[in-house]
Amino acid sequence: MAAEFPSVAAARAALLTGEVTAVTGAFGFDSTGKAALLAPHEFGETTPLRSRPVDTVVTDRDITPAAVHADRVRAVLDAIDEGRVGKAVLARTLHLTLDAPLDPEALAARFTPGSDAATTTAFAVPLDAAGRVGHWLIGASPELLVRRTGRVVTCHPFAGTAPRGTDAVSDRAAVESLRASDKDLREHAFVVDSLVDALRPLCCELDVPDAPRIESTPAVWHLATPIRGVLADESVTALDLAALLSPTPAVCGTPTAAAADLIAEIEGSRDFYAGAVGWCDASGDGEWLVSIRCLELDAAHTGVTTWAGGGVVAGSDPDAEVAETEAKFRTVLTALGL
Ligand SMILES: C=C(O[C@H]1C=CC=C(C(=O)O)[C@@H]1O)C(=O)O
Repeated sequence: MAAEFPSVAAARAALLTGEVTAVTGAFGFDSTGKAALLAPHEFGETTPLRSRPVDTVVTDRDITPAAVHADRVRAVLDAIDEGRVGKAVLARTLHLTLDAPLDPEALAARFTPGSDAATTTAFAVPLDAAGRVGHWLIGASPELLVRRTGRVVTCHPFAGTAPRGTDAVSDRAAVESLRASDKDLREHAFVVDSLVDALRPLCCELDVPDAPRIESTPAVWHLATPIRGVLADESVTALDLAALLSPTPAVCGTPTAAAADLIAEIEGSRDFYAGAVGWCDASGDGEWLVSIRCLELDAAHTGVTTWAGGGVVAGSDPDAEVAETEAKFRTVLTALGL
């Protein structure tokens, strides 16, 4: 049985004392809360995931209604007007009940649909260590929170989205309007600014492109900015960096504490959605993804909870925010064969 750590602090201590040579798993939207981290016996050895078809039959479905989400977006716009936040990321929740249990690792393999680089990092994390016995966090996030390789730190934030078009012409038009969208560029800048503010004191070099680039998943286009830094102090580990940076304004908002409070008031607890999934070894190297485009499978393996969120800034349109969540839900629904 591998050692289990129910908090980032416990995993960090075990790495520091040499009790374990690596940790892997997930922590939640509140990085100081419950985590599901463990030390695999033979770190680095993974079973290749093979994609198998699933025949999913939904017997019950419950989603945050579109009208409720639009009203929540209006509430965030009011909070922005009042100066409480500059940006907050609101998510809808979808619960599905299936007629037959799913195999967690087979499901994870279905999140790697071929050649699209942005969606090839699938994960299946058991949540037992966090007290959610039998539950799994499964998905494939396109968003790199942070990677540390020696002294080099890499972040690849995503924020600003356009649903993919239905043909080549509308798909191209979606890219062009995203590239020119002042609202999306501002939404993106909140994330880059926050990462730069957090990394600057830790890095002796920091390269940040002047403008975001466009990247895709099969469901959406995103604005993305590759950030590269060189750590001044090599004792800062990938786990330290992940806990420091998460949640970024790609999933929370600005200022972080005010946005997190607003999200908690509006949505309630997020648990493992919008936290981080990854690993860190005893040398401090590691890689953490932002846990979006993922689902939690319950202990019976028939209950699925998934989330889709979007950043709200001054000028956001409630109906467009609803449409954006519909596009983002596609990643999980497609993996489920729905
Ligand atoms: C919060 C989510 O996406 C984030 C990542 C990329 C683009 C986003 C956006 O445009 O709002 C979000 O910041 C999600 O997929 O649930």
